[in-house]
Amino acid sequence: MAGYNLEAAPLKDDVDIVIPTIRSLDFLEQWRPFLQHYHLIIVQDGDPSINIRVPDGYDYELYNRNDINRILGPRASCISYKDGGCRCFGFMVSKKKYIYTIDDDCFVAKDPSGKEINVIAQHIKNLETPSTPHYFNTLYDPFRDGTDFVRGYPFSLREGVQTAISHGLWLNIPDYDAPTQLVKPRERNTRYVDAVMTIPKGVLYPMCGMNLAFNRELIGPAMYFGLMGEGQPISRYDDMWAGWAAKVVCDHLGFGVKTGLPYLWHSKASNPFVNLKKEHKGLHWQEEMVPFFQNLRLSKESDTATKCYMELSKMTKENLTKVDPYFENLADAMVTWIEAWDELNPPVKNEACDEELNPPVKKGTIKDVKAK
Ligand SMILES: O=c1ccn([C@@H]2O[C@H](COP(=O)(O)OP(=O)(O)O[C@H]3OC[C@H](O)[C@H](O)[C@H]3O)[C@@H](O)[C@H]2O)c(=O)[nH]1
Ligand SMILES: [Mn+2]
Repeated sequence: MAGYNLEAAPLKDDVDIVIPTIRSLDFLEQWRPFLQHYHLIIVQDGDPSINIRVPDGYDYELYNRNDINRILGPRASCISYKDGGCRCFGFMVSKKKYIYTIDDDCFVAKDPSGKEINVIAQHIKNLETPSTPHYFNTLYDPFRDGTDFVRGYPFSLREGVQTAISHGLWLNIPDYDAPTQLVKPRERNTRYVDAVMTIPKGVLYPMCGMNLAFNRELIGPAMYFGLMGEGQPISRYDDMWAGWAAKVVCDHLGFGVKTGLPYLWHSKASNPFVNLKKEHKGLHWQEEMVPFFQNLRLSKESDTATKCYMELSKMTKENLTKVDPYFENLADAMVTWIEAWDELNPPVKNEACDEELNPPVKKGTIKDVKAK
């Protein structure tokens, strides 16, 4: 984009950085050049009596389990405990347009030239440029400098659609599931692919929460990281559930999802044997969950992320409870999530004309493309 400054702290007043942590925030020392200008929302999981130290110089708000219970009351039941999915509480309390969420075992990566990667700048660029979900551009992101739409790309589709989600990747430890990690303990991702691409409409993807940015105004209510962790039969499928749900909502509302750059350096701190125990039901249930999301069709009355998510909750209860009674609880928790979201994010009224200043973004695109 002309004049786009990748170096500075772009849109620093429009972005909150959400970090779930059950460990330590020392990793933030290395991120100072890129994250210190932004406001942090730290969601402390586990024992709330433990004091987490935030490195000096960062502007932050920190919420532990006592805070979540105090703020949400009974609705706190929808926020996972002892699972990284607790991060979605940070999405709910934020008031900013954009969220960037990162795990506490992620560090600054370097591109092939040896330059440190400014993840925020790249995510903001991804979110501020259109997506092309309706027709694949074989030179990848046509809105990057030095590339464009290729021959045969219809001009009627070149305006693209608003981008709701930007999914970044990871060098070193890739986001493998426990069985894959166990059979390939020494595998490291050394391949830097210099590409950003739109995930086509109608195609799901395994959204990883460790290097992820999104537009809260477009898709926030659909970014619920599910009910996982202690007291639940499943864990570590928080981001997967959110990714599948948010993608079908984006497809329905005409928003885009991109994956690729930026990379960060993941130095995994979790144990694959522990992970296997936590995620083993997910390994089975994903064979049911994915077809459920692939086959569902949201109604045209669902013209905002909130309405889509309420309809999705109903569909979850109707179609997945036969897989396991857990999904009935999850469906109820999805409704509780929306109720809590609406309570913390009431429409802002314009006193003068009693109109909503921040009405939910309705279905539509930069250019209304005929949905299939
Ligand atoms: O009970 C917990 C466990 C973890 N966290 C925080 O969540 C972040 C992710 O934890 P971790 O780095 O241990 O997960 P990974 O094994 O690397 O796998 C992740 O990959 C992507 C997603 O982030 C997903 O959550 C994981 O599958 C980290 O910040 C922990 O401190 C927690 O809050 N509570
Ligand atoms: Mn990790």
